[in-house]
This record gives sequence, C-alpha cells and structure tokens, in this order.
Amino acid sequence: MPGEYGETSKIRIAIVGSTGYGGVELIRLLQAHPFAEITSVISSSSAGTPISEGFPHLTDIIVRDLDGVNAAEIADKADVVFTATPSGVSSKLVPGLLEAGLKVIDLSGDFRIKDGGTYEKWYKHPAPEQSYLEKAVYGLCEIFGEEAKDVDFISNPGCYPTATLLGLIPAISSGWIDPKSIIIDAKSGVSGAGRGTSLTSHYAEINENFKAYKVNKHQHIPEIEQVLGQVTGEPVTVTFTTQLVPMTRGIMSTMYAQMNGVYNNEDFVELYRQYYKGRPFVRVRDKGIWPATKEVYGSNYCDIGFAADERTGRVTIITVIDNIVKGAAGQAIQNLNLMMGWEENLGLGYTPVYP
Ligand SMILES: NC(=O)C1=CN([C@@H]2O[C@H](COP(=O)(O)OP(=O)(O)OC[C@H]3O[C@@H](n4cnc5c(N)ncnc54)[C@H](OP(=O)(O)O)[C@@H]3O)[C@@H](O)[C@H]2O)C=CC1
Ligand SMILES: CC(=O)N[C@@H](CCC(=O)OP(=O)(O)O)C(=O)O
Repeated sequence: MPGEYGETSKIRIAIVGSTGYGGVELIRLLQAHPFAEITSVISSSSAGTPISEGFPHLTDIIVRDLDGVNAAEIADKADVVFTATPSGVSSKLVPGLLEAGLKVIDLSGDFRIKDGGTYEKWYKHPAPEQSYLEKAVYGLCEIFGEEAKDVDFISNPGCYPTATLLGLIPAISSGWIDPKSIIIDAKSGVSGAGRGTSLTSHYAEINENFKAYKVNKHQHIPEIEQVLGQVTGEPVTVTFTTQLVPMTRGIMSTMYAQMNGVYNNEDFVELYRQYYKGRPFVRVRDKGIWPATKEVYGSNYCDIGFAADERTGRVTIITVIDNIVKGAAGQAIQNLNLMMGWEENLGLGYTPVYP
C-alpha cells in the first residue's frame, strides 16, 4: 500500500545526477517500482534531451537542467529526491531540497560521518552544516531500518561499508570476535569509481591488472569505524585495504578477525541466519560455500560465507554485493521503501544476472 499517499497515487520521484552510474541505475530500478513514478530527471550536463538519448535502454523522459531549476521547482514535481551526485556537490544541494519540503535520499559520502572534523580529514573538503549531519539517518537497512521509517532525510551508506558492515556486525555485536583484531581486504569493480573517465579507470590501466589503492587512507574507513563504534559502544579501528579488479560491477569484502571463543562454521551460519531472519536481501551460505560477485550481479543481495579456523582461532568472513545496486541505487530504493512504510523489497526483486 502506498501509505499516506493513498492506494492509487504514486510517489513522485526526482533524480539529480541522473547521468552517472548511480543515477542511471536508479532510473532502471524505479521504472519497475509499483508505487514510485519518476517525474523529473535533473542533470548538470544533459539538459533538454531525453534520457534515452544517452541511455537508449531507459525512459524517454526529458532531462531538466540543474542550473535552471531551483529546489522549489523540483518540489513542485516531486515528493522524494535522490541526489546521486559526488561528495562536495551533495552537501551544497541537499539543504535547499530539504528546506523546500522534499524528502531526500543522498547517495554520496557527505552526510554519513557525524563528526564534521572527521569528514574534512578524510574527504578533504568542507563538511556540511552540523545540523544536517545530525538530521541524516544512516540508511544501512538491515541494521538501522527501524530508524529510516517516516524520516525526511537518509544518507545512503557507501559501497564498501555496506559489504563490510553486513559481514561484521552480527559477529561483533554477539561478542564472537575481537573488534581490535579486524582486517578488511576489499575489492571493487571499476564502476565503483563512477562514470567519469580518469587515468586510473582507463581500460589499458585496468585490464589484466589488479592493484591496491588508498591503503589505510580510504574515505570509507571512518564510516566503517563509526558504525562499529556504535555497535560495540567503544572506539574501533580497522585495517582496510581496497583493490581494483578488472570487472565492471561487484565488491568482495574479505574480513579476518580473532574469535573470542571456539566457534565452527555451522555456528556462524546459524548466528547469521538468526540475525538476518526475515531480511530479504541477505543470504547466508551453507558452510564451506563462499559467495562470488557474479552471484549477486545486478541485484540487491548481499551474500555471506564463512571459514572459522580452529587452528588459528581466526574467522574469515566473505561478503559480496553489486556496488551499484546494494552498494548504491538498490539500497537507496530499499531506504525509500522503509521511509514510506512499504515492504522493503518493493521493486527490488531482481534475481542476479548470471553469467
Ligand atoms: N558507483 C558506485 O558504485 C557508488 C557510488 N556512490 C556515490 O554515489 C554518488 C554517485 O556516484 P556515481 O553515479 O557512481 O558517480 P558518477 O561520477 O558516475 O556520476 C555522478 C553524477 O553527478 C553529476 N555531477 C557531477 N559533478 C557535478 C556537479 N559539479 N554538480 C552537479 N552534478 C554533478 C553528474 O551527473 P549529471 O551530468 O547528470 O549532472 C555525474 O554524472 C557519488 O557520491 C558516489 O560516491 C556510492 C556508492 C557506490
Ligand atoms: C572503485 C572505486 O574507485 N571506488 C570508489 C568508491 C567511491 C564512493 O563510493 O565514494 P563515497 O561513498 O565516498 O561517496 C573509491 O574507492 O573511492
């Protein structure tokens, strides 16, 4: 049921940053949403043309010019706006959109870190005003879904933090692993870097190559540490290595931690299945079966597998997501569903594309 908006009327959606990978994926997924209708796509680069001109697989809705519309004009045609814009851009756009009465779901990193000083240290540009940082609900749906209900502003989690936190939180909050011992080894497909071309995402640089980047310097470190600190009630630091894989989509996060007791693979499977019971997008693998990125490709799933090692006393937790779906647009729509009081899987029931 569409809730307060009635049974037949659809929620009107605007998308800013509509020609980037996140924006395009929002359009694709929302076209199949039963209670949402895209009424406005807004771009700083492709105004006046149908979106189908650049993306023939999508709608022929005409793109509006970001510079030519103010927040009130966006609000005339929409109830909810997704800002799929880079960090540093969202921080400037979002306050006006909220003041115009829109509900906002922001895909950037701008509103995830609650401490402005920490944000500036890692993102290297000015933080949004503190009141907006406080207002933003961190939309990691399986963990904080209850907090997303009926709010006006959701900050969608980062792609690496989504894969990593969904893998760590059940074990850490049950006290099964030592929070001081966590090492995260994460790999991403190239679309994680966005659609803009750069030397590092150039075909010849990526193809048949595998490289680490931003080791211990990645802007997702404070986001992961902030949430783990919330869960444990004490500061947590992590070792975090990010790597670029020559594939288009997908993240695999491999996490290593010291176990606080003797647990085997069956114990972990049971713990995680209980923890995520009733959550449609987390799938816990049977013991000894580890997930692969192709098994979630194009879908909103996060798949999890384990290897508890009695010999070393450590557990290896492996998660996979599609970075543009569960890591961005799909989770943003899951947050829309929670915000509106709908079933969280509405419009997101895609089975992964394979091979
Ligand atoms: N790609 C991914 O896997 C993930 C991305 N994110 C985050 O989501 C957001 C969007 O990412 P993604 O779509 O990949 O990025 P892209 O670089 O593909 O697209 C971003 C879009 O933002 C718009 N834009 C760029 N600069 C400006 C500007 N100065 N003013 C206004 N609009 C601008 C452009 O769209 P237009 O020309 O239409 O205005 C651009 O296409 C980013 O904040 C990113 O960090 C989060 C999780 C995962
Ligand atoms: C492969 C790749 O380059 N990925 C990007 C993800 C960026 C991102 O999603 O940025 P925010 O979540 O901070 O907005 C990176 O590692 O910086």
